Formats: sequence, structure tokens, C-alpha cells
Amino acid sequence: MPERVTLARYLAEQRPETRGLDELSGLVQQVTDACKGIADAVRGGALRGVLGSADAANTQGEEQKTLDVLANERLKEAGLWGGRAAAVASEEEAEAVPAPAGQPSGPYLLLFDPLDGSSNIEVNVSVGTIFSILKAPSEGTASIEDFMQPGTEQVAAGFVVYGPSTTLLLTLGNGVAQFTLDHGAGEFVLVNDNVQIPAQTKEFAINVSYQRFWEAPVRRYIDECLQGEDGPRGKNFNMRWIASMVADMYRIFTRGGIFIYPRDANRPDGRLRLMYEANPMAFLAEQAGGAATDAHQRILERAPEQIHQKVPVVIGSKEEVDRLTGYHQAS
Ligand SMILES: O=P(O)(O)OC[C@H]1O[C@](O)(COP(=O)(O)O)[C@@H](O)[C@@H]1O
Ligand SMILES: [Mg+2]
Ligand SMILES: [Mg+2]
Repeated sequence: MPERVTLARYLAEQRPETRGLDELSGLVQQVTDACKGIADAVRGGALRGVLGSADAANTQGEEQKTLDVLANERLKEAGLWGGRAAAVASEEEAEAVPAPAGQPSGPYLLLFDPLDGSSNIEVNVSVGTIFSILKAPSEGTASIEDFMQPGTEQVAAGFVVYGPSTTLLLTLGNGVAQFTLDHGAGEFVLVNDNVQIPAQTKEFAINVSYQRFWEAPVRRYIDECLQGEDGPRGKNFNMRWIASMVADMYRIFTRGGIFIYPRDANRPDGRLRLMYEANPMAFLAEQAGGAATDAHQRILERAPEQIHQKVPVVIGSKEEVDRLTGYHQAS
């Protein structure tokens, strides 16, 4: 029987100098513990009374679902409890939230999309949580400016998919590890310690209903894919769009592919948020041998100006990301 490596043991092995008892490991544990609770709520669905709208809107004007609010509260508590994070930033919070007065202020900043793919909750399709951890640049309380670091400064990132199995992909900057939640034992257990995105693919993910708004390089790329064997690519492509970035990206980490949420005539910066969606996914993708750009430059090198700023996203198998980025650079 293969050895059972829990997340706690993995963190201890990754950080031998502290045996996983340092603040970063503790923060990762707290975040993933919160995700276990969210997984439970997602699994309970209608019986837990968590489906449907919270009858509120977030700072970006998007409708908040009951589960968005629940997940946000769990993760905020996980981030701010125990003196590991000085502050948290969330898709569902207008401003950064500092650790409460009287609490020790931790050395990290935690950012998260508490529930990615919220529009899929009622239809029972996989949703997830995305998180990113930065170092807090100064001691004491953290301000919004402290968060304005490029993605290259992330010290850890991950996402959990609440699917048929609850799975975690995690990077501490030393490759990507994949864990499955053992619901009975309440533990994330390592199933792959070296996730790799194949460099080539025949699968693309984009919301084609926006085609008439796309810019020329995106049209060209998708058009060439659709021409299949008879076109310039000389091979047939398949298309997938789950409308949960976590689920689409999980597939890409598993078998390759390219995920595109471009800018278009209606969305000058696309839809996805740089700090808590694109940056952690880009960090994970690069750590798994893939690539991630905003169609022109590496996402991780973008200098952020706002917590909730949006960014076009081209991510996944390296050769395809390079090709589409090249089409943009040449246009
Ligand atoms: O509905 P669209 O335009 O296809 O957008 C879907 C995308 O939006 C998102 O749902 C945005 O994330 P949230 O659900 O966290 O707002 C992604 O998960 C998904 O890839
Ligand atoms: Mg999201
Ligand atoms: Mg969300």
C-alpha cells in the first residue's frame, strides 16, 4: 500500500527547518481547514440551506450567493486568526481587512476568491476556492498599498475544487502538489507530488458566446483551431467551457489545454481579477511547466494598482500560450 502523506506531513517535509511549524505552513493549514468546512457546506447543498442568492452585491456589483458569503466568512476567520496574516483581501470585501486590534499581526497577507464559479452553485457543477499568499512588507497593521506586489512575490498559492472529490493544488514555489480530501479522516492526502501541464494540447477553453466582441488575434487563434486537420494547425481541437475557472484549470493541470478569458469590445480588461484569480493560477501554472500571460506579458510581472483590478488571462499548455501571445505581439 502506498505511503499516506497528509498535507501536514508534506508541509513538514517541504520546510524541514521548522518541520512545518512555521507561520506560512500554519496559514496554509488554516486556509485549507476552512476549505474543508466549505466543502461540507457545498456537499450539503439544499439540505444545508446554502443555495441561492444572499440578496446582496459585492463591491464589483456582482450578485452574492449565500455560499459566497459563507465561504468568505470562513476564510476571513482562517486568515485573521492566530497571528499569521496581517490582513486579508477577498473578492467579496471592498477593502483589505486587517487583523483585529489586540491580535498579533502576522507576517503574511492572504488573498482569496472564496467561491469561484458561483453561478454554477445551483446547477451542481464544481466550484472552488482560490488563494494567494504574499509577505507583509511592514510590521504591524497592513494597508492596501502593502498588497500592491507583483505575482512574482507570491510565497504560496493554491486552489481547492469542490467536485465529485475535493481536491487541492498547492505550490510553495517548488513545483505543484495535488491532494485529495479524505472526508472520513478530515485530511488532505497527497496524490501527486509533481503536477505537470503537458506543453502541447488539442483542447481550448473560452466562452465562444462573446466571439463577436473578440479582438483579431483571438479570432485568428480560435479560427485556426476550429479548422482542425484541414487548417494551418493540422490537428483537430476539442472545446470545453465549464464557467468555473477552478474546474477548467483543474482539467488543464490534469491533461493540458489552454484557458482564455480575453479582453474584448465589452470588457477592456477581461473578467477575471489579477490578485486573487489570475496571479495564483499563473504561479501554479508556471510551477507545473505551463505558462500564463495577459496576452502580451507574463501575468506574474504585472504591477497591481488595485485589489480588484481585472486582467485578460491566457493560461495553460506552454506552446499554446506562447502561440496566442505571439499573435497579440505581432498585431
Ligand atoms: O460567465 P462567463 O463570462 O463565461 O465567466 C465565467 C468565469 O467567471 C468566473 O465565474 C468568475 O469567478 P467568480 O464566480 O468568482 O466571480 C470564473 O470562474 C469563470 O471562468
Ligand atoms: Mg472567481
Ligand atoms: Mg468568487
